[in-house]
Amino acid sequence: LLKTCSLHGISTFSFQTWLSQARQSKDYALPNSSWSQGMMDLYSRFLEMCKDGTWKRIPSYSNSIDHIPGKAFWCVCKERKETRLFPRNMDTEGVGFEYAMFLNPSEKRMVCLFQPGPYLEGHPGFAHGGSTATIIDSTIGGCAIFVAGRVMTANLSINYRNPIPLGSVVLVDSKVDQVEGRKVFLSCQVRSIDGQTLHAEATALFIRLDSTKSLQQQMSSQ
Ligand SMILES: CCCCCCCCCCCC(=O)SCCNC(=O)CCNC(=O)[C@H](O)C(C)(C)COP(=O)(O)OP(=O)(O)OC[C@H]1O[C@@H](n2cnc3c(N)ncnc32)[C@H](O)[C@@H]1OP(=O)(O)O
Repeated sequence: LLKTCSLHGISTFSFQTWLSQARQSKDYALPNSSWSQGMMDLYSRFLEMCKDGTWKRIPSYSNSIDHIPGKAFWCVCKERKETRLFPRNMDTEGVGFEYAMFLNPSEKRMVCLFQPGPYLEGHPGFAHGGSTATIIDSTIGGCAIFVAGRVMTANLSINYRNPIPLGSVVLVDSKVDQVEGRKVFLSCQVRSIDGQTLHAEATALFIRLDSTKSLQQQMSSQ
């Protein structure tokens, strides 16, 4: 991760600061009692693939600022606020978004193991399309951040192919397809663990933020 960040101009100092501050926060991307056997098996499979350094487990915190390498550059406000990263907004384990992400830096790929809980219901028994969009945006967004630095979603296009049963486990698999100047193009598929069912596929455009402006300036100019 250090290498990935320095490649994209995120200073080692900022990254180290981020890491040490983030380490003080609870990591939610660790197994808990709500995780099904399928989720545990998939998690173990990816942990195994982390051993040779090909994949990296990405920790996950309840405050979005803790995720951002070089967060000093992102901070609109100086003081930490009682905000929550949207998919980490429920305190009870298992009712909302249960997920863990793994990054493959050389393939510019981020996967997310996702187990939607009962509070994400849309049609009876199935995950709401908005929750699917959220986990896709977060996975693709995480991928874009690690590959390209400071980015925001400009466009996200999703085709929903098959509903996702609540309590099931799906694999959200995203990758950077192309970088053209400030534009980062990504694609993503959401599949069942056995790969047989395609639940959704998406393409996205992220824009690298203008490095000459702070995030606050960019926000206030709109
Ligand atoms: C780590 C794990 C945990 C995960 C950690 C957490 C991850 C969370 C991820 C969540 C991500 C989000 O939800 S982000 C929230 C949703 N997104 C937003 O609110 C963004 C709102 N939009 C904006 O702020 C702005 O429009 C920007 C920043 C996207 C772009 O503004 P800008 O910087 O002024 O750039 P601008 O000049 O307009 O555009 C630059 C170039 O891109 C093109 N362009 C811009 N927008 C579009 C567009 N929608 N579709 C096509 N093309 C576009 C322009 O034509 C131009 O092309 P050319 O003329 O150069 O050819």
